[in-house]
Order: sequence, then C-alpha cells, then structure tokens
Amino acid sequence: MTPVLSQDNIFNYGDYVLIYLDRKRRILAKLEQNKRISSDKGVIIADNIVGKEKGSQIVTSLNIKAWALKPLLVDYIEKGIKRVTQVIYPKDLGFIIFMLGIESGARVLEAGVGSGNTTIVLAHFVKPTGHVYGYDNREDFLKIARNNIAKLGLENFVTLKYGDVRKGVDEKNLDAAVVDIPDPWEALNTIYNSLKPSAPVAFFIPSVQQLLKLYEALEDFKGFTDIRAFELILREYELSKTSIRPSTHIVGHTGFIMFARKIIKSL
Ligand SMILES: C[S@@+](CC[C@H](N)C(=O)[O-])C[C@H]1O[C@@H](n2cnc3c(N)ncnc32)[C@H](O)[C@@H]1O
Repeated sequence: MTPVLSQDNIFNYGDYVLIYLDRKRRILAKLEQNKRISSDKGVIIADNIVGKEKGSQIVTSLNIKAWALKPLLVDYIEKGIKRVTQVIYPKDLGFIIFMLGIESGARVLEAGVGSGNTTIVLAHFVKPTGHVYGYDNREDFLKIARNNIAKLGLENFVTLKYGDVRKGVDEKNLDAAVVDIPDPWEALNTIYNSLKPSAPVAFFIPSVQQLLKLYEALEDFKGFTDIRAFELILREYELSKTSIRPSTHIVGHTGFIMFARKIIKSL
C-alpha cells in the first residue's frame, strides 16, 4: 500500500531544503524555479527536488548522491542568516533556553539584538502566544536582524526597538531576559524593572574580567539571587568505522553564561 503523505512532507517551491552531501558539506537553499544550487560535488537543480518527499535521495550533476532534508532551526541559525556581529552559538543557546525555562507564551526581553540570531531562537520557542522584545542601539544591526527574522517567518512574535537598554525599556512583568551587551552591569536597573519577581536572566559574557565585574555588580545590587556562572565546552567526534575519536578542531571559547533570578528587594 502506498503511504499517504501529507503535503507538509513534500518539497514545494518556496520551501527551504538542507542538501546533505556529507558531514562537511551541507547546503541550505530556497527552492525556486530554474535555480541551480552549486557545490564542489556538482550542481543540483532545484526543480528536481520539488515534489519529492523530504528525506529523499538526490544526485548532483557529477552523479554524487545527496539527501534532501527538511531544515531544522539549527540549520537556519548556522547557514541561513546574515551575521554582522558575534552571535551566541547553538550549544550556549540551548542551555540558555533550558535554564530560563523559555516556553510557548513567555514574554522575553533581549538586550543586544545584533544579527538577530538569539532573537530567532527565542521567538521560535515563545510562539505562537509569546513575544520577544529586542533592543539594540545600532539601527543598521536592527535592519539586518529584521531581515533575518522575516526569513524564518517569525516577525509576528518579535518587536525590535532602537534604544540604549542601560537607560531603560518600555516593558514590565516579563518572564525572562537575555542580555548580550559589553557592559551588562550598567543595565541591572533596566533588567530588574522589566522582569516579574522571581523571573530569570541570562548574561552572555565573553571575558573573565567582565564576568567578575558583573558578578560584583549583581551582588551589590541586591535585587537578584541564585547567581551562577557556566562555560560549556562541546567536542564533536570524528566518525568512521575504523576510528572514532574527538575532532582535532574544536571551538575553544565562545563565552561564559551568568544566570540570576529577580527577588523582591527587602526594605
Ligand atoms: C554581540 S551582539 C548580540 C548578538 C546576539 N546575542 C546574537 O546572538 O545574534 C551585541 C549587540 O549589543 C548591542 N549593544 C551594545 N550596547 C548596547 C546598549 N547599551 N543598548 C542596546 N544595545 C546595545 C550592539 O549594538 C550589538 O548589536
């Protein structure tokens, strides 16, 4: 019996596809008429993917086999967006989402939108009833972030605002905050006033000096508790049937993540 496939499982024009040639060769492309998708293993014609079931095998012009996969959020983050600033990597984003308890319906502050990479991940997890309020003090970065967010169709779940978060934000009673600016200790008042009591905040911090300065400021502020700091090291393994071992090349350092939760200040 032929399985009945939902249209959702068939590639259409306008869909994105992840063409997986091998572990080092993954191409994210939009399916458009007459489009030729180039790789160093030959050309793939987009029209030949349209109508195929997601997960199907395809071949390049050099007769090399590949797979047409449905892209995941991580594929868009790694390959589909324009980056003009440092971004928070997936390993750190996953932990931040989990530690902040970000879920559908949450209203979240993002201080320092940059390229919109973190905004996209937050919007993905708070939709369809939650919202991300993102601030940046660079109009040019906000424009790029807006385009990146629209590419994933997440614009209805995000409000981007131009402004210096150290001077305050419009929102109150938010469920969580993610802060990725160089001097987060200057924004503690803003963050405190925007969160509901007990709500958590994550700070992404590149250097040890900044981590120490933030920690001292958080302790002195007396509006946060459960202050914790982490660094995540991720090692991918090289896989072959004759040798499985850690990869020689790893991302040595991305940043530290400091978490805290808002408390009601005692008189
Ligand atoms: C490293 S980027 C953020 C990247 C983002 N987390 C991501 O994953 O795409 C830091 C951003 O903070 C912005 N920024 C720095 N100080 C700021 C401030 N006081 N108020 C608002 N934005 C600020 C910068 O313009 C820059 O776009």
